[in-house]
Amino acid sequence: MASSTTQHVLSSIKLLPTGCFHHDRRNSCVLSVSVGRRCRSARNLGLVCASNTQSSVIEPVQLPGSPKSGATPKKSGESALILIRHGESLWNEKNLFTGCVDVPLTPKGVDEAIEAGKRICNIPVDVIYTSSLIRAQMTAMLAMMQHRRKKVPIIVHNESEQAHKWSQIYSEETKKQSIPVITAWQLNERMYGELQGLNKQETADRFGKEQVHEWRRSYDIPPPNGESLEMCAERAVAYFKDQIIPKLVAGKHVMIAAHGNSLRSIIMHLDKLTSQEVISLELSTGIPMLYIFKEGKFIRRGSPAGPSEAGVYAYTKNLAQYRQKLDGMFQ
Ligand SMILES: O=C(O)[C@H](O)COP(=O)(O)O
Repeated sequence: MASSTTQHVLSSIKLLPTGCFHHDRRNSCVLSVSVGRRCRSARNLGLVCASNTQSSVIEPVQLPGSPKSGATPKKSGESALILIRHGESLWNEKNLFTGCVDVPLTPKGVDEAIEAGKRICNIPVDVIYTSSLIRAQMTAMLAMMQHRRKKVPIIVHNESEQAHKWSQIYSEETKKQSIPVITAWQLNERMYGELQGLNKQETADRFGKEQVHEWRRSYDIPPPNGESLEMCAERAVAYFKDQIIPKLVAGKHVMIAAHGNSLRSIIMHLDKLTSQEVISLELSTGIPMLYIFKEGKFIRRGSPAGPSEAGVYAYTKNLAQYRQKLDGMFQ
C-alpha cells in the first residue's frame, strides 16, 4: 500500500489495475487509462501532479435548456469551478467505511483544508456548494479562510421558513462581502449501507479483496443495502445539472466541497468517463481541482499548485485580471 506521502505526491489520483503509471519527459507523474484504442493520460483527465497544469477542452456538456434557470450565458464570460474532496476525517484515519455517517475532520484534515485554501486563494469564488456532512462543510470554511478576497462564507438556511427568516442579513453592503454556502444532501458521500463503520482492511480479510474492491469501485454494484456509484451519480449529477450549471452559465464562480464518490460521479460526467474508466479514478483528500467553464464547455486545469503558480493565471485573462486586482487591493 502506498504511504500517505506517496499518495499525496501522486496528487489527486492513483490508478488501479486498468491503467499504467509512468513519468513523462518533464519528469512529472502521469497516470494513463487505456480505453480501447485510446490511451487517455491522467493529465487529460485533469488529474495531474500538482505542478502540472496543462489544459484540455472537454466537449460541451448538455446544458439545462429550461428557461426556469433564467441563466443567459455571458457573451465572453468564463467561470471557475473548483472541486475539493474534504480533508482527512476521523474515520479516514481509522480506515473505516464512512459513507453518510457524519464525522468531523482530523487535525491533519484541518491542515489539508487550509492547504487547499492556499492553493486556490487567488481564484474567484462567488458561491460555495457543500454536502450536508460536516467534513465537507469544515473543509469549505477552512479553505475559504485562506482566500485573499476575505469575503465571509455564510451558510444559507432554507430548511424551514423560520430558519430562512431568522438568518436574514439586512445590509446590502455586508451581503456583498459574503459568499453564500449552499448545503445539499445530494452531494453527500455515497451511502455505504451495511459497510458503514466497518474497518476496510478487516472487511477485505473477511469477504475477500476482490469482493470489497467491487463494492468500493465498481460502477453499478452496490455494497449491501447501500448505494452504487451509479445510484450516487443519479442524485449528485442531477443536482449539479439543475442547480450548479445554471450558476456557471450565469457567470458565477463556484466551489464544491464534497466527497470521494459524489465528486467521482461529477468528474465522470464532466470528463465523459465510461463506467470502466471511472473505476480507476481516485481522489485524495484536500486536493482542489480547477475547471474553467466557457461557452458551454468545461476546460480541465488540473490542480493549482499554489497561489503564485503562473500557469493557472497565465491561462485565462480573467483569472490573471482577478489576481492583479487582489494584488492591488491587498499589497
Ligand atoms: O465513505 C468512505 O469510507 C470514504 O469517504 C470513501 O470510501 P471509498 O474509498 O471506499 O470510496
